[in-house]
Amino acid sequence: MAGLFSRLFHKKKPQEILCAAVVPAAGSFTRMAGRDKILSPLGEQPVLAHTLRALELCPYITEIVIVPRRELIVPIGQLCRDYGFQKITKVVPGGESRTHSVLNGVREVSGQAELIAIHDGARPLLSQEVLERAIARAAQCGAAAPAVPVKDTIKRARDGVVEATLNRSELFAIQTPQVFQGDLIRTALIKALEEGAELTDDCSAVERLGIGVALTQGDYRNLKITTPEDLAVAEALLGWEDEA
Ligand SMILES: Nc1ccn([C@@H]2O[C@H](COP(=O)(O)OP(=O)(O)OP(=O)(O)O)[C@@H](O)[C@H]2O)c(=O)n1
Ligand SMILES: C[C@](O)(CO)[C@H](O)COP(=O)(O)O
Repeated sequence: MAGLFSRLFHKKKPQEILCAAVVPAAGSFTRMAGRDKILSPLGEQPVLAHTLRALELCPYITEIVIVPRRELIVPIGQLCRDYGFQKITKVVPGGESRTHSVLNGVREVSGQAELIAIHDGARPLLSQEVLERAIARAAQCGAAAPAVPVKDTIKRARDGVVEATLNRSELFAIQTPQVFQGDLIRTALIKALEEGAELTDDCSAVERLGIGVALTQGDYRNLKITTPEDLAVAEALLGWEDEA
């Protein structure tokens, strides 16, 4: 399987890249105490508007497919018009799991895009540097994602008792955008779903094929809004960026 995708991406220059973005935004925000994190205000704009702007500003991204819950398709279409986003090509409904939602989006990407960058709607503080590094690396090797070294000591435990202390030097927190050669991620997601795999990210689908995913330098500020305090942290980071 690995040979199938060993195309000559290393010959590509970043300016020759056509990259689509798929934005899964159809989660159920169960860890947000009932708040819809995608449309929650962050600074003066909804979380999703920050996320989309980062993607829109990237010169390598030529099209953006958004994947919200079905009932939010119309309001999100309106949000895109209100904020003047030009690269949104489709807004399609999500599915029962993140992987289903991502595949729904990936299926709507045009044939022109060689690369697909999958970025959580709930990660609004994406910088151009993190985005471009992941795209450039994926253009060379077919699959890349930003990561940051974990800061805490991580234990594996069972029934509330520690079983092991993991070697922190080998542990990374993976972020998005996760960027892949288009045929590779389509194949990987379809196979993972056919096999009933439950995945929390898209790299895992590619890893299951035995294909290596390159890590690029992420950013601790590229946080995912997961629990209510993440919104407060994101607000503080936005203010901090404005002061800098
Ligand atoms: N069926 C799903 C589940 C998740 N997501 C998206 O995947 C990203 C990461 O998921 P997560 O933060 O776990 O979102 P939620 O599912 O909303 O959160 P929770 O697990 O707390 O319910 C989010 O942008 C979320 O909207 C999606 O598009 N479709
Ligand atoms: C894709 C992801 O954001 C990478 O960090 C993360 O795995 C999503 O996981 P969650 O379980 O949906 O929070």
